[in-house]
Amino acid sequence: TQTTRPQRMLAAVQKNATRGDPRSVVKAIDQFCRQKEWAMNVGDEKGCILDSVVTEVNPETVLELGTYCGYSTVRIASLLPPQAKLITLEFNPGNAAIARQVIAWAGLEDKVELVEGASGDFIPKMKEMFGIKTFDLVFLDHWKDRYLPDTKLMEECGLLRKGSILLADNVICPGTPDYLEYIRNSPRYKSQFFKSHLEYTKVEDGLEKSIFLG
Ligand SMILES: C[C@H](C[C@H]1O[C@@H](n2cnc3c(N)ncnc32)[C@H](O)[C@@H]1O)NC(=O)c1cc(-c2ccc(F)cc2)cc(O)c1O
Ligand SMILES: [Mg+2]
Repeated sequence: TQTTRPQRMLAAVQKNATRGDPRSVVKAIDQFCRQKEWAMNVGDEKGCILDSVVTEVNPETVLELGTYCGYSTVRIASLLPPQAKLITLEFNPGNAAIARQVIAWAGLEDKVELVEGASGDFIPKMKEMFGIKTFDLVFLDHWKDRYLPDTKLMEECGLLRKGSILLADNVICPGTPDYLEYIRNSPRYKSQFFKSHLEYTKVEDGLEKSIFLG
C-alpha cells in the first residue's frame, strides 16, 4: 500500500539522522525536501530566521500552531533553556503521529507537548491544561486564514503579555493578507517583516515578527 509523504520523510530521518541529535534531524529533512520531495516545512532559509528569533527571545513558554511533521518543533525545542516548554497543536492525526516520532528521534520529547486538535478549540484551554499563564513566543504556521482569528482569540484569552512575540510563517506565500493588515495597523503591536523565500524554492515569502505591546 502507498505510503504518505510524511511517512517517507520520517523514514528519511530514521535512515539518515542520529538519534538524540536535533541538528541531524533538521538536516535529514532539508535534504529529503531538496533532493527527493518538496514538503511544507519552514525550511532551512526561514529556519535560520526562526532560530535567531528563538535565541533572542529565549522563551520559557512557546506555542506553535501547525506542527505538520515536527521540523520547526525540533528547531525551536533544540534552542530552548532547560525548564522551557513548547506546546504544539496539530489537528491532522496522520501528521501528528509522524511529528511525535520525529520529535522523539531528536530526543526532544521532554520539552514538547504535542496536542492533537484544532487551535480554535485548544487555545482557550491552554491555562487549565498546562498551567500556562502567557506565551513568550508564538509561531504561527497553520491554516493561513486562522492566523487572525487565533491571534484575536489569544488576546481574548489573556495568553499574550507585554513583550510576547508572534512569529508568522508564509505571510507572502501562500499569504495571510487579513492577518498582516491587522497586525501592521494595530496600535497594540509593533511588527517587522523578514524577507525570505518559500521553503526549498526561489519563490518570495517571509516571516512577520510582531511584539505585543499590551
Ligand atoms: C497548514 C499547514 C501546516 C499544518 O497545520 C495544520 N493545521 C492547519 N490548521 C490547523 C489548526 N487550526 N489547528 C492545528 N493544526 C492545524 C495542518 O494539518 C498541517 O499539518 N501549512 C501549510 O498549509 C503551508 C503551505 C505552504 C504552501 C506554499 C505554497 C504552495 F504552493 C503550497 C503550499 C507552505 C507552508 O510553509 C505552509 O505552512
Ligand atoms: Mg509554513
